[in-house]
Amino acid sequence: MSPPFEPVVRVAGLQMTYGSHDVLTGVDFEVHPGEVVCLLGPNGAGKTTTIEILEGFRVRSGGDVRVLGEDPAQAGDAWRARVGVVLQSWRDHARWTPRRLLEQLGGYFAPYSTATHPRPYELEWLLDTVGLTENADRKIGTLSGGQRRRLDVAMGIIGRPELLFLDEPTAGFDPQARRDFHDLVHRLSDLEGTSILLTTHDLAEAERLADRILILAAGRIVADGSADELTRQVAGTAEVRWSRGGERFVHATEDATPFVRRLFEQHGEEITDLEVRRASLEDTYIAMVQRFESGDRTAPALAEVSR
Ligand SMILES: Nc1ncnc2c1ncn2[C@@H]1O[C@H](COP(=O)(O)OP(=O)(O)OP(=O)(O)O)[C@@H](O)[C@H]1O
Repeated sequence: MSPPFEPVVRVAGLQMTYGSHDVLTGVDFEVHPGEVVCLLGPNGAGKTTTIEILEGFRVRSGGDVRVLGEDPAQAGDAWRARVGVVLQSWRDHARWTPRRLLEQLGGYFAPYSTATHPRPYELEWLLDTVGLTENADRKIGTLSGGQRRRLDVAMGIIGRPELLFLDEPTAGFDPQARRDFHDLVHRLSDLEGTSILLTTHDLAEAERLADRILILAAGRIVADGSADELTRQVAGTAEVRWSRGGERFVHATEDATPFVRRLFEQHGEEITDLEVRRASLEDTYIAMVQRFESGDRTAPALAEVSR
């Protein structure tokens, strides 16, 4: 295990160019032990590219990357055994059953088992944890998309990783499967101390899961903080709406409570239809991405968020 004060992921000045296309132009961030970090960004921003570089599947064009203390481009099998990966695209083992495939994969991790960190996870526990027990002996080719995705997750965590990369893990999940998956992420991070870096386009999911959110846009990280911290970066964080004498009013304010108190002091029972709306993570995300993609580097304002 890395010492507790060492980040499990440290990325500095990461660059990636495909041909003449500069996708990552200087990405900087860290993931700390036990953290759940969500990487957000528009289609084509470079999230999968970033994750694949950290997984050691893609060679970067420049910058420094350390994952569990090593450079993924150089790291060997002992390092790989400590890292779990759930890719975006699913690999084909149509004639196998989940049980057989997971048994086989688990065997690769056994040599890296230690007294304090036994590997792999116990198979029945794992099948139950990802909700695959009932389908464990069916041919993989006959599983539904959501069931296959559960198998992907099981394949990613079977080696009891210290660090887990999840690329759009809940794509294709129904609401129950999504909720089960969120419980699993909490269990892995809270009980097992697993550090998790995941990409998603589901902002509610990011808000629910992430200790910290990173927004990747225009080739670099443009925001880094908790969901709450990010929404507070948007100027005028709340909108107060009310009606009085048949007229509708709107006021943007940093702090809605004293404003509403004054409103009632002045107009009392004349006030009807009061609403207070905070900037959501979605408002913040869209405002930040629009600003940075248009080349403007200043903090966005709520008033400019279009809905
Ligand atoms: N092997 C490759 N060769 C050339 N260009 C590539 C390659 N892989 C990705 N790209 C390009 O790099 C950019 C970033 O792609 P990437 O898949 O990392 O984005 P993403 O943020 O994960 O997108 P999405 O949200 O759509 O999954 C895109 O413009 C993509 O077309």
